[in-house]
Amino acid sequence: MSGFIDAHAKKRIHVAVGVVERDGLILLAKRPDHVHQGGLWEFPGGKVEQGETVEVALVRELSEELGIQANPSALIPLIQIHHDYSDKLVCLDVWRVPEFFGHPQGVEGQPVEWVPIEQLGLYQFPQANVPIIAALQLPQRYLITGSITDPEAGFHKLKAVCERAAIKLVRVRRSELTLDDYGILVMRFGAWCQQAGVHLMIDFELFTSLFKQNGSSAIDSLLQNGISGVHLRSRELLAVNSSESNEDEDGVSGALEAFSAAGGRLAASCHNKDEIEHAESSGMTFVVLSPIEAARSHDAGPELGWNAFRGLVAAAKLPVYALGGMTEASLEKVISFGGQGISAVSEWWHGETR
Ligand SMILES: Nc1nc2c([nH]c(=O)n2[C@H]2C[C@H](O)[C@@H](COP(=O)(O)OP(=O)(O)OP(=O)(O)O)O2)c(=O)[nH]1
Ligand SMILES: [Mg+2]
Repeated sequence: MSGFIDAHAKKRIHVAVGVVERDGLILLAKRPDHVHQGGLWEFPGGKVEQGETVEVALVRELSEELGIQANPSALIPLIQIHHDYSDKLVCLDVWRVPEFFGHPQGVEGQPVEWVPIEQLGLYQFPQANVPIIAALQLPQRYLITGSITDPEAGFHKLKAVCERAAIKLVRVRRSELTLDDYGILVMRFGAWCQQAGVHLMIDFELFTSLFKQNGSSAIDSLLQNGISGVHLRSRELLAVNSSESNEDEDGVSGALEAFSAAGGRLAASCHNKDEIEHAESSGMTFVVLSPIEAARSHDAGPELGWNAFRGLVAAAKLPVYALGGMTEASLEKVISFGGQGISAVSEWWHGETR
């Protein structure tokens, strides 16, 4: 009974959070030791007061805490995270702040630091910030490859498409290749990705096979060879961490966890709320939600539509890419709806033939 009362007595707070950016650096502030989540680093911001919009609250908080004047019309929504701390429910409403006047200082005596995006992982943040860091480090475009019939041709096409469309995150699918040829292709392409600063996601099938052959040494070997992530189809996602699956007995779920702990990214294809929730509880870094519109490349069933996309993204506790009919022209809408960005096959892979 007391648990019931406690759950309802928990305070809910809406927090306006700002990612203040300048020249690829991000401003962090340290929370005082005595406050909630004290001693940890945070993105500056604070509670939205009654009658305020979140944008107004953010501009006010940045002025109070850092002494800067943010340009409200330049604010860009990044992500919204609902998080249940044992003593408090918070909704972090996170915005990029690319334009401001003044020199940020810790007005309340709090230490502040400018940090490169790729080094954010070195700082200790509150638990709710994990997906915020992921959202900042992930790009706005996630390429999914179409047909690849030969590893040599596939390698050259991948390089050309990534360069032409400025792709920094790519899911290379096995497609028509044998698993061996697919392994050869991703190892070769991984070496190129390391040089080019591209993040390569491979099929779960190859991850599983390498783990079964080589045990946990497969994890370091993938990361050292420029393979920075694993992408799970929805049915693969639902099978990991499930007591009914064989995967668990083979330790593959644990291997995914170890891969993630070593800095690897985990992604999953989702089509509804249940799958997104499963992705959250299985430690995925981000998800791809589809089909938002009718896909050009194949028939993926009835589309979810934009209202459903917006609702699912608002409830999600991780970055969400939109997939299905996405083009460069869809990006702005996806971002304004709180999504991470667009994922597509046709828009980039078939670009030169359209
Ligand atoms: N500003 C900020 N708050 C965060 C982050 N991550 C995170 O979990 N929080 C939580 C901690 C707090 O429970 C809540 C922010 O509330 P706060 O107490 O700092 O709010 P405030 O600045 O209005 O403070 P105050 O006027 O009440 O002193 O959100 C973050 O990155 N930035
Ligand atoms: Mg604050």
